[in-house]
Amino acid sequence: MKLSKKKKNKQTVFCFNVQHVLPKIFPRKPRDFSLPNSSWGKEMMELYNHYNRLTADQSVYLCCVSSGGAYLSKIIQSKARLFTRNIRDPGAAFEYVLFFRQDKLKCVCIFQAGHLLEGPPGHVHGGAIATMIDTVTGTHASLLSAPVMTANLNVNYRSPIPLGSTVLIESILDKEDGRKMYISCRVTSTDGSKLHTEATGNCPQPGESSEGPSHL
Ligand SMILES: CCCCCCCC(=O)SCCNC(=O)CCNC(=O)[C@H](O)C(C)(C)COP(=O)(O)OP(=O)(O)OC[C@H]1O[C@@H](n2cnc3c(N)ncnc32)[C@H](O)[C@@H]1OP(=O)(O)O
Repeated sequence: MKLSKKKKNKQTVFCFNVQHVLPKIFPRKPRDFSLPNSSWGKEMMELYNHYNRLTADQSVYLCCVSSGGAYLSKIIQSKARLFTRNIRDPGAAFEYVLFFRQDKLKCVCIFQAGHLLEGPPGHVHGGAIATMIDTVTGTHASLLSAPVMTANLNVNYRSPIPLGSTVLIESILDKEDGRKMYISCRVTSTDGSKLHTEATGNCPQPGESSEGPSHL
């Protein structure tokens, strides 16, 4: 998805992807893993269309996509791939798309959990849930400031997530303290009635002497 900026009713709409806040060493046209594919269920598609419409018609949502990790290969000259995008079989693992709401410093992720993410029988592995939370909070904090590393993540699992289901992951900036961004996150059913997981995280921009992304 290309960077676009247009004026509408005196409001400005931005649409950009994660690669614009990371070094400009990406391939020009990385695969956009956030676009709908044949594995997306009805719920995933309806939510995607809902938030996408907000992006197009309102000034509140910024749509964010991940570039799929091709840039990592460029950086370290290996076959490294972004963890959440490293299985090419559509629907098998992490299907997700992120929308960033600038005015309320909120991020919404629609996540459909594929069959390779099983933990307890018929349900999503806790590590896979934490991975998605880390991805959402890390991306959110990076978009608000500069590339960050997760220093601390506290996860409370409240109710299991059925494999194959679609959930909402919403993150909010709680506090900004210098280089540190404190983000809280909730994973719920798509109608918000069932709480699956709660988390809080601290994502600082790496200091000069650390080995964070700014040093890659
Ligand atoms: C596009 C997809 C996006 C995906 C995003 C995914 C995000 C990730 O998963 S990142 C990978 C997992 N995280 C890591 O590997 C990080 C490993 N740790 C590190 O590299 C470093 O410890 C790092 C960068 C977090 C902090 O390094 P550095 O900046 O040198 O540390 P330091 O100056 O001591 O700490 C900065 C501040 O954070 C605080 N802090 C550091 N670690 C922690 C911690 N574990 N818990 C709470 N606070 C902490 C410090 O107290 C300090 O606060 P203050 O400024 O008030 O004194």
